[in-house]
Amino acid sequence: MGSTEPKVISGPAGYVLEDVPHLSDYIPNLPTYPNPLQVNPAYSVVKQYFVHVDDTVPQKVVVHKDSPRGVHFRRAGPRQKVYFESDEVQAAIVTCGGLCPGLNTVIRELVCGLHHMYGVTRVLGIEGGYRGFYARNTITLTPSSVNNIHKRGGTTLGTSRGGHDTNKIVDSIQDRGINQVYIIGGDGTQRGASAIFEEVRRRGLKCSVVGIPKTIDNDIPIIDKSFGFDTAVEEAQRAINAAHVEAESVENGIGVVKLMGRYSGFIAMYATLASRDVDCCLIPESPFYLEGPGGLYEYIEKRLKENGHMVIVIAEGAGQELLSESSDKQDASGNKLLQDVGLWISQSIKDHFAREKTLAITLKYIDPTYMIRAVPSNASDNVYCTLLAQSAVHGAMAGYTGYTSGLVNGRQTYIPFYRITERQNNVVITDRMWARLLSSTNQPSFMNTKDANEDNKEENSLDQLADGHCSEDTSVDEISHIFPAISC
Ligand SMILES: Nc1ncnc2c1ncn2[C@@H]1O[C@H](COP(=O)(O)OP(=O)(O)O)[C@@H](O)[C@H]1O
Ligand SMILES: O=P(O)(O)OC[C@H]1O[C@](O)(COP(=O)(O)O)[C@@H](O)[C@@H]1O
Ligand SMILES: [Mg+2]
Repeated sequence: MGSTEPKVISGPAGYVLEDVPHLSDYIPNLPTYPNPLQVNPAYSVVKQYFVHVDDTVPQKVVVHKDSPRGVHFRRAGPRQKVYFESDEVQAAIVTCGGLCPGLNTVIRELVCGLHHMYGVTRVLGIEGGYRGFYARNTITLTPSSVNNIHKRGGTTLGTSRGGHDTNKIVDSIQDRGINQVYIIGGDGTQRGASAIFEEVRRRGLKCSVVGIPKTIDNDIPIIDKSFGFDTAVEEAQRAINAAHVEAESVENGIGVVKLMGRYSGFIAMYATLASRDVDCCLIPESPFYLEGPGGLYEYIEKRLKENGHMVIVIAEGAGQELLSESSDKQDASGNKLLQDVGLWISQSIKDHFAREKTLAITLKYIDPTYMIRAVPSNASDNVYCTLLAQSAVHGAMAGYTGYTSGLVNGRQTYIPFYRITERQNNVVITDRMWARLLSSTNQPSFMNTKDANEDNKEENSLDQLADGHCSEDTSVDEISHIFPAISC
């Protein structure tokens, strides 16, 4: 049996549903049961609590008069029928990859959602990421054991990179009788979840495999934003404020702040837009250069002469091609290990002004990268984590599998794994949001018009292939949901 064929259903006027797999696709004659929420006092008073079986959510909400209806995803939420009896469920939860604010909230809400909504009492925690399935004992998770964990950063289950051995993991799932697996993690983790789903299906196991997208870098496509992102942007403000205070307190002061963002500069971009104290934001998607007209040094000199101080925010993946020592080293998951671009740029700026003797500068470098991801999630991320976790549980109970639970245009949906893992979410520098940033900082674009047109062509053709729409629509739409206050 090869990998699962995408379930794509077409309808009138260009309607397309990119559906998710269901246990009944490969296990015939599965019994169904009435959803216990029908008699749950908290939900039974709510009209239309159950999601209609045909409810779907459009990927794009900005359309033209003659646009096809386009791609849709299955709407998340409770169904009238479920495919598991409460006492039959043996759920397991695992967290993988780097930390992100909100991991503990998601764990808590999965445990409490299973327990309070569906009467599921058997929930196991897998410790230390994927390898915990086969290298560690499990721990029992109950509503009381997870009651306060959302107040702490990190993950109470522990996490790791590497160690994904599909067969050993599925052996462990099978041996322990696990029939719902909730896998919280980023792009690498979702690829791993997809491999687990394929193997579970190949073995014909009645086991729902569910991904919950975690990425502080906001680099997962399709979804409006990842949980913890707002918290990270908020926490980054503290570092930027410190850099600003240091810079404005001395003559020709420069504050440099390095933020996370391996390939996607979203945290740096939104932290810059939120702060208003940043004079230059450098991200991996926008190549820059140091010397000569239009370069960074020229801009720094101009800004210091105008204003006496400046703040530079740099994402960790920016400008890697400029660093002389490029390395092929990888972490245990196969992610490229990056050079410290913050240290490099700070030293380069100091060396430049010492050499040129045009200005006597004072530069302070602040590296808060791990601080912004180790904090507990803020109030809005906590609510988001709750909705994500509950949606994940409803889907598994309804027999869906092989999906990531995610927010699309403000609605909870189930997205097939292949759409989550096929590409990365990046800042599109030819879109309006990057233009807003450039006009807010007044920094050079480091780009000539020819480059911009070339990039625009590439992005548009990429997006048209993937989504049937142009990139402008994508960004406007996504952005208004990420930060509703910043509208077009
Ligand atoms: N292509 C892949 N197939 C299977 N497992 C993968 C794949 N890529 C990464 N993983 C596993 O997913 C886990 C997390 O991946 P990593 O890239 O470190 O973090 P993230 O999920 O946050 O991107 C690791 O245990 C890694 O082994
Ligand atoms: O030091 P670690 O744990 O490898 O983490 C560093 C990386 O983690 C990240 O926060 C993102 O990690 P994930 O892919 O796990 O979400 C990057 O921004 C950063 O490069
Ligand atoms: Mg990743």
